[in-house]
Amino acid sequence: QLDPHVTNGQVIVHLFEWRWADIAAECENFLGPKGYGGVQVSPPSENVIVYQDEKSRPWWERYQPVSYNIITRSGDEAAFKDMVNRCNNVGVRIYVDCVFNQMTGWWPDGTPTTGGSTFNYGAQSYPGVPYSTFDFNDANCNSASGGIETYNDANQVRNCKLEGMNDLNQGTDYVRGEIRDYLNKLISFGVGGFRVDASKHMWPGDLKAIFDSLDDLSQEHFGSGARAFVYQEVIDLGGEAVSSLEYIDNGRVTEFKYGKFLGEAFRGQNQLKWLVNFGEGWGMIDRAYSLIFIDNHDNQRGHGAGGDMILTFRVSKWYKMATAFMLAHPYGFTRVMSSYYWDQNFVNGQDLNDWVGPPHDDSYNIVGPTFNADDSCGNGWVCEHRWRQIYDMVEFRNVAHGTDMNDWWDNDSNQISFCRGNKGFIAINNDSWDLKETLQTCLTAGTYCDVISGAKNGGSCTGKTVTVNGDGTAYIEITTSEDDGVLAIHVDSKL
Ligand SMILES: O=C(NCCCOc1c(-c2ccc(O)c(O)c2)oc2cc(O)cc(O)c2c1=O)[C@@H]1CCCN1C(=O)/C=C/c1ccc(O)c(O)c1
Ligand SMILES: [Ca+2]
Repeated sequence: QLDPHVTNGQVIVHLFEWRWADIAAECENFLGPKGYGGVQVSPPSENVIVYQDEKSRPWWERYQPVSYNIITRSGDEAAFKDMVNRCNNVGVRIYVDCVFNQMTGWWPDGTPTTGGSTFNYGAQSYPGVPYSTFDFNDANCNSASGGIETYNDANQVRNCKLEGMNDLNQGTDYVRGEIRDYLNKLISFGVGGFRVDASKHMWPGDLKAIFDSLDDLSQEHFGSGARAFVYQEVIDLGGEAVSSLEYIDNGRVTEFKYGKFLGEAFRGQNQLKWLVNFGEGWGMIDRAYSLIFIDNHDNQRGHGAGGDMILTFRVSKWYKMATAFMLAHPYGFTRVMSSYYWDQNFVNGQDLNDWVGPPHDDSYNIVGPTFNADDSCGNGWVCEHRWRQIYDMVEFRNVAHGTDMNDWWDNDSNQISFCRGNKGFIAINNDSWDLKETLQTCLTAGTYCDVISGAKNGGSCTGKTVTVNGDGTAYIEITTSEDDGVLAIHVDSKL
């Protein structure tokens, strides 16, 4: 269902490939104090260990399960339970990336797995669950190859193999039962809900049957009768047989158009003035059902949905501006990406290193982030969620929660501003000339600290100071020479 059950804040962060012990500490040290509402964690279910040609331990090996045992490079079941408890104890929810559209692709007999379970691709045998050939969709797939050959046939998209991976049949009571048992185990640990991987490749009715059969969330952390928060990954940019609207009865749905359109706009393909009706006005799903983000683990590698227009940490000024817009704007339930660094190697427009997995030691154990004095991360972790311009906008979103957007202004080009009720005000300058305007901030008269160039520090501002007049207007300046093309103030940044 649609409610994320957040208590600490309105924004979740995808700590992609983080270890459970590191997430537990991050909840206590940073996410709780900074007002993040929850964490999306990488798939905790046992997966195949991939060494394929020059690709060692690609990030996508975790999307090829061999069982639902909680044992991966992020840690074991004990570590997972400890993480959920410690995060819940500081009000930060855990949402689990769960993979049950498929099991593995073809790998030779004896291929190792993260928990030691055996499997046989050809025999469709996964004794770690157990699954056997009766549990897969081959008989329901109408394509010649048995794989998905076109996205214009909704049956193929659901019943045929995605990238050659054995495709589970979620239509049988047995498979539904195994998935239910897995999700109920996670619920018993105290998780708040699920990111359902590759939902486009499963029938909405099967998903609904599974979600409706789940236990209520842990009473200790969520009260009685709380239902799991569900957001389904459906990559729908239009033009395919399957539409994200087919899934909104089950819960929220990822809206990939959001990051694509914002990436195009900030890169200059559309003037920002057109963002005045961003959201449903641009053909995106109703805000009650949408899960939105600037980039995700797949499309930040350039080949996923939205292609090469997606903004990432690599284009940091645009990334911070687009993230500020997303977190200030009332549309959708927002997720911030937190990445690790990898060296790109573009050949013919494709990054040959788009498979590279998380920072690791010589034995390919994940090496977690270190933390610098300025709150940034080391050891190859980008930690976008720890960038001041991003976590300060998380606070802005929390302060503005429950208000709508009003008092839109633009300069008929790429300078825009708007209010959130009488709680917050943001201005953005993506033109190649300075923004110097007296604008309506909707705030009460007083002195406010800009939370992008700095923050409120006791009785003064470490960054820009904004003086709001009795009529709510203020002189706003954003020059092109500044690090960030954004200025944001709100009722909690008032001196
Ligand atoms: O080139 C690749 N894949 C083909 C292009 C991407 O197709 C995939 C899509 C996909 C792409 C576009 C669509 O419109 C769509 O409906 C599905 O979803 C997946 C979901 C999975 O759980 C596991 C996968 O291997 C895939 C996948 O390969 C490389 C090599 C294998 C994994 N992989 C990848 O690139 C892995 C991608 C991947 C993995 C996990 C995800 O959650 C995801 O969204 C993408
Ligand atoms: Ca399927």
